[in-house]
Amino acid sequence: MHQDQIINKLVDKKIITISPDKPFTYASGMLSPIYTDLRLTVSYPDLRDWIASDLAGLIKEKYPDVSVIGGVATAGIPHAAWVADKLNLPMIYVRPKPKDHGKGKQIEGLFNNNDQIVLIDDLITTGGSVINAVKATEKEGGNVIGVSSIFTYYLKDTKANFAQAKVDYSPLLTYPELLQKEKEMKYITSTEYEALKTWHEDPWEWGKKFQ
Ligand SMILES: O=P(O)(O)OC[C@H]1O[C@H](OP(=O)(O)OP(=O)(O)O)[C@H](O)[C@@H]1O
Ligand SMILES: O=C(O)c1cc(=O)[nH]c(=O)[nH]1
Repeated sequence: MHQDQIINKLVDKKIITISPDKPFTYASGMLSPIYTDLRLTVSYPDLRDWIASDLAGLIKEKYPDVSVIGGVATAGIPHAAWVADKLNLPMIYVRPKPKDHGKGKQIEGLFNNNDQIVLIDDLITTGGSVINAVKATEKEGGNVIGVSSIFTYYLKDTKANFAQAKVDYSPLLTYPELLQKEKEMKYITSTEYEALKTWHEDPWEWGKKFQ
């Protein structure tokens, strides 16, 4: 496992940025003092290889019968490709909605009803994007046995959303682990640590002060 190396590089290359006074807006509409731009990981061969190795190991351990790896568009796709390569498995990817031209497909690549599919997104906040991808895959007859991601904020909402959707979820790195490591490594001050913890306890409430 390369957890420390991954966290060091995410911080060092400013893939994780903190801005408590000018918050970021997430895909769900949530406001946040922290943004993790995992799209940048594709530019660092060492980092993307640590991620692919650790994700491949985690997926094989949690889902030993996996037979197809799926990427959630767009940021999940390259990581799914590298993991599928490491595990020597077929790959698919899932768009947010069907194409409005060409073959009109939402899922690209092949699977059958006997396949055990694991979907990968780069990052999970509410889980809305990946759960949408699970539902789209199941609508096409696919059997999704679990989902994984490089990172998750692990909000209370996230856990509830996965439980409600009955989707099994195994992330590589969680926000509480990241915060703890950042504090230990002195990447953030105690004040920043407390502020980031407060956001995590109730992010929707935290965002109200900017409305
Ligand atoms: O768990 P959620 O609340 O759905 O948020 C996480 C999603 O948001 C981001 O994607 P974005 O919508 O920015 O699109 P992209 O992957 O095309 O960059 C990220 O890559 C996840 O897919
Ligand atoms: O929830 C999101 O949209 C989101 C959060 C984040 O930190 N990074 C990102 O790319 N998306």
